[in-house]
Amino acid sequence: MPAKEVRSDVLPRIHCITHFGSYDDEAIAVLEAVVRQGVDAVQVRAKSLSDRQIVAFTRILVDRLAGTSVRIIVNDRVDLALAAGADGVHLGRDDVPVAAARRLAPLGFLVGGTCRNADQAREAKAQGADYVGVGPVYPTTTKSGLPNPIGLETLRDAARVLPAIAISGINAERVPEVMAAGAYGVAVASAICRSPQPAIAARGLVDAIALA
Ligand SMILES: Cc1ncc(COP(=O)(O)OP(=O)(O)O)c(N)n1
Ligand SMILES: Cc1nc(C(=O)O)sc1CCOP(=O)(O)O
Ligand SMILES: [Mg+2]
Repeated sequence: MPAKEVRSDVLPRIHCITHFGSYDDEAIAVLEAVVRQGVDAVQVRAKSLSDRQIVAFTRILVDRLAGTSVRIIVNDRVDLALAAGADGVHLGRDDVPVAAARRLAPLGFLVGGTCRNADQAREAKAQGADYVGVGPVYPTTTKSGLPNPIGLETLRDAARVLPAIAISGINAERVPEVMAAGAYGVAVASAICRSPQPAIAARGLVDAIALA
């Protein structure tokens, strides 16, 4: 696996969360296409894959996107992220704590944490998180078992603590209001990965963020 040639110091604003039926060449091609449109982070979230398959898929992505400034982030598991040569990890409330991941992480490695309110954002900040994923902002069918949408005021409160990536039900039309509520960026699964035209959907999000 070649070393990444371009490592951005800028925190990514548009996180494409993988949401595919299968994690194959076609999925890689979709992710390459959306990154070409300006998506600056890909989060590998693949609950149906084994640890070994997550590492293999992520390594292919790291390899194929070398030379771009995109950051590859692995959901849930800092060990798999490090094994795959990824650029960061996104940790949920039941995963290894942010502070523990931070101790393992090399310089520049991104550590994000899920938050549902400002108190959780303060806890993530105290533990050394770079950003918080804040949601669910709107209803979604991508993930079950979520609490009710938190609303824009809770997003605003959390966004005062750390750079906040708004998640759940985000599409280009909703970008202006989440950015007006103080979000630093957005995380998007179905609006890109389940779009019939993922590159066009990605471009719409990139343009909406640029205008916000
Ligand atoms: C940017 C971002 N924010 C929140 C989440 C949710 O993560 P988590 O709580 O770990 O839940 P799962 O994604 O594992 O179902 C996220 N993935 N990304
Ligand atoms: C993986 C995930 N986590 C969420 C949370 O609020 O914790 S919402 C979500 C799914 C986001 O998918 P979509 O962009 O298709 O709504
Ligand atoms: Mg997770």
